[in-house]
Amino acid sequence: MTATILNIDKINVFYGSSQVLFDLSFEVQAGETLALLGRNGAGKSTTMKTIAGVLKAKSGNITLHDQSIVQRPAHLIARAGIGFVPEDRQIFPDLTVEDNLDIAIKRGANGEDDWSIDRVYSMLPLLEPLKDRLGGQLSGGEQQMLTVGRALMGNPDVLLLDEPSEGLAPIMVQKIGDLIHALKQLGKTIVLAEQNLHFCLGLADRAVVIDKGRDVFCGTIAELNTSADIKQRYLSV
Ligand SMILES: Nc1ncnc2c1ncn2[C@@H]1O[C@H](COP(=O)(O)OP(=O)(O)OP(=O)(O)O)[C@@H](O)[C@H]1O
Repeated sequence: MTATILNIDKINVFYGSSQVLFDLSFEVQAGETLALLGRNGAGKSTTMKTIAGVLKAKSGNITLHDQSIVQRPAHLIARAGIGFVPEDRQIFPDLTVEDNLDIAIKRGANGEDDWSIDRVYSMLPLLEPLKDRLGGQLSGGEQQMLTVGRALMGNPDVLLLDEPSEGLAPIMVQKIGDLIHALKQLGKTIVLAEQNLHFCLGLADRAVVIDKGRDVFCGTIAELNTSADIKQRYLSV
């Protein structure tokens, strides 16, 4: 049986007077990996930022565990259980890897099964030898791993990953894919915004396709794979 953990209900989002999301709606089921797909500029990052509370919807609702979070400030949305890994990573460049992890500690909802720095190192083994290195001295892929580790330290119920594979060397893309796979095995709920459909195959259970700020497809990855029309029209494949 599946249960909806996060519900995005007809959100309308503007930058100034320019509207970029139009009645956008989708649900995320507990334990699933949902891919948010769409071309460059479709509205994926805007959607992620709105869920995380970095941007505010002009109308519509977002619920987490049936509680509306849409009006809350970003730090309270994080406390409610949304872990956001933004596209631009935003690690602290002047803090060490370990300090970047340490300041992100937040207890989980029930305090059980919480993440610790050691547990993050065992999930992300490449970080441990780098623990004394400054965040700003890491490669792009290492920074990406650190931002995911930092989000895990907050014990989120839902992890939002915005284009985690973007700009990374193929070997790091593979490692990020392996990491998402491992988190999925642990039962984590993940929303993965990606331009790269190929990266999502084998990782995501379902996909929502966004085009010009509107949801134009919602279905399983298998259904998307057989929808040549959707792929051609909205995904540049
Ligand atoms: N700060 C901003 N001010 C004004 N318009 C913006 C801003 N950020 C994004 N936009 C516009 O909003 C639309 C959606 O952008 P968004 O970044 O959400 O798309 P995306 O699907 O994540 O694309 P990408 O893969 O390029 O990040 C685009 O038309 C973009 O130009």
